[in-house]
Amino acid sequence: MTTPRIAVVTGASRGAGKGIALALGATGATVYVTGRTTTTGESALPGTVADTAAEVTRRGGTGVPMIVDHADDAQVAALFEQIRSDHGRVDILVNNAITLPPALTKKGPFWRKPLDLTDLFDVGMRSAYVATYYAAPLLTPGGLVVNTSSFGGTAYMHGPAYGAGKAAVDKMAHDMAVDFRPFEVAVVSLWMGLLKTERTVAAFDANPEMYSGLAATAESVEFPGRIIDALHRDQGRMDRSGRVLVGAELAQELGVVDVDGNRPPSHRPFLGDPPTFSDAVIE
Ligand SMILES: NC(=O)c1ccc[n+]([C@@H]2O[C@H](COP(=O)([O-])OP(=O)(O)OC[C@H]3O[C@@H](n4cnc5c(N)ncnc54)[C@H](O)[C@@H]3O)[C@@H](O)[C@H]2O)c1
Repeated sequence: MTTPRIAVVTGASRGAGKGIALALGATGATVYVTGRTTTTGESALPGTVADTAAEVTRRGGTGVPMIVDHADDAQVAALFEQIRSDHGRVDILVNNAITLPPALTKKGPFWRKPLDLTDLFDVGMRSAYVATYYAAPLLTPGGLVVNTSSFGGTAYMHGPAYGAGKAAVDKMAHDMAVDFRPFEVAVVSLWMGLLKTERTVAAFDANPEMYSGLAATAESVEFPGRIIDALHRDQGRMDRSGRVLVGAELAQELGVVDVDGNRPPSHRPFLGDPPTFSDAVIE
């Protein structure tokens, strides 16, 4: 019997993080699922870390719910201390937690939107640095760190706060990869396509005609988790370390398909190469 992999997925009560946790759980991994509380406290958005962890376990892994506010460094330190005590190592860290205020996806110039859009610099940018900082002593050779990111790192997508946050985690992966290379730990930034998160699906459902084109190319929230699983197992993992990887393109290279058996297209052709502009905004 092989030892289960130890994974940490931050911000996994819903959205991309939840899907990634479930996909890793389905491979038998032990997945530490982090989020703030048992309720989001933000709106009617669903999901708790307990729900996600229970579903990870139902799928064949071991889900461990951890209440962690990624704005609080002491709570992040305590998370990794707990994992050190439980297992002594981390195999996969997915930096995904992000604060996305409701005004993020409204159209208009940044100065007409609330300043709280910059909250994602704390949870969404700095939080990736902090989690990796505390995970570093536990990451063993063969380990993998993934920052969840998007074409917003280069293209105009939701404006300069989102763009700067994504560009930052992309560069962070590049520079952390340099420091981790002697330790055979890979670090990448994963550009996911439009995902069928709870938030996105609600927008699709509210306006099916407007979003039918986008909906047809959207990825399930589990697709990035399947890609991360395959990347972690791939012998060429270190060759990709430090890079920004387009999920759909990496899936093609690694033979990964989405939950429906299809492979969503790369969004690169929609945005140009290099991507320069996107107006693919969910309002
Ligand atoms: N949704 C998409 O279509 C899409 C596409 C490409 C990339 N992404 C990226 O995926 C990541 C996740 O986006 P999402 O759409 O799933 O967002 P989301 O808002 O649905 O989920 C964010 C998660 O982070 C958690 N979180 C927020 N603040 C936290 C805090 N202080 N401490 C702990 N957890 C906290 C939330 O509870 C939630 O679980 C982001 O980096 C986003 O840029 C999303």
